[in-house]
Amino acid sequence: MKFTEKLNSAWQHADSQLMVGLDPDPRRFPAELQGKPDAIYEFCKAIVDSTAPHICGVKPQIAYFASQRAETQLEALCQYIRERYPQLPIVLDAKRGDIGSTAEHYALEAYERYQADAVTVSPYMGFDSIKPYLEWEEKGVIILCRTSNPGGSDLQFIQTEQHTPVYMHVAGLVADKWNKNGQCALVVGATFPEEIAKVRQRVGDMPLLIPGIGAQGGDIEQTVKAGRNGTGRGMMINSSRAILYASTDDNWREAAAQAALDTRNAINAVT
Ligand SMILES: O=C(O)c1cc(=O)[nH]c(=O)n1[C@@H]1O[C@H](COP(=O)(O)O)[C@@H](O)[C@H]1O
Repeated sequence: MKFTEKLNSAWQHADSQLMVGLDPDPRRFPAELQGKPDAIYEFCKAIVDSTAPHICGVKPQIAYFASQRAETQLEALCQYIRERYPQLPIVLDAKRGDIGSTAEHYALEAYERYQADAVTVSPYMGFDSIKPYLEWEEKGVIILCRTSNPGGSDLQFIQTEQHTPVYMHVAGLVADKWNKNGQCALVVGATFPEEIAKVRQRVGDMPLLIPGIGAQGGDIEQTVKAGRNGTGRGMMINSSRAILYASTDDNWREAAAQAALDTRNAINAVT
């Protein structure tokens, strides 16, 4: 199934636009997992099991696995999610960007090794660096546009010759040229709702990945008002730390489930 179809069906199935980010930091794991060889896999699996009814997808961040030499745990996790929750899209957050011949291998890594439904990429190196991902027509390509971090403004706010900021130029390029197959989405940070609204206006109903609520302090109401599309949906609103580490006591699974449910309800409550 195509990424966008899977996402549409997940939005409806769970009545949720919340995506859980899997950013496993062993230093923050509950006591029962400390020192276990497969702790990263076990932690993420438990988070997915606890939150699955309340979410529209999962976004593993590859650096958290690679830094711990835990890529095989990420492979096993993706396989588990595909088998146990086939309705949940997996977005591999890797923020790749390189020349075409190398990008081919990043695409293989994301779509074949990890069997992800979509991958995050940087537009900085231009179309030929994105094309190898677009050739996987069933898969999603999620392009950084207006990122949630303060330093994002250093480059993304530079005015182009057309008197638009770089992030709006990226939104236009993707909407008008790169998204021929309807497989693209854009990353816009919840910390910048005004810019979310401008991007939404520019790109029509294209899906937006919106990190920055929870630990980074983005406002849910402003985010939803700015980011929803003509169907009232259109967003993968990501939260990682606020859900993963809702509690480190024995009740950590239930606390993560409750945090996901509360966040989904807060998103759905926006009128
Ligand atoms: O592409 C991303 O997912 C991303 C883009 C962005 O602009 N800002 C951003 O925070 N992210 C990712 O989203 C997650 C946010 O985590 P929390 O702040 O803990 O919810 C991290 O995995 C970041 O790498």
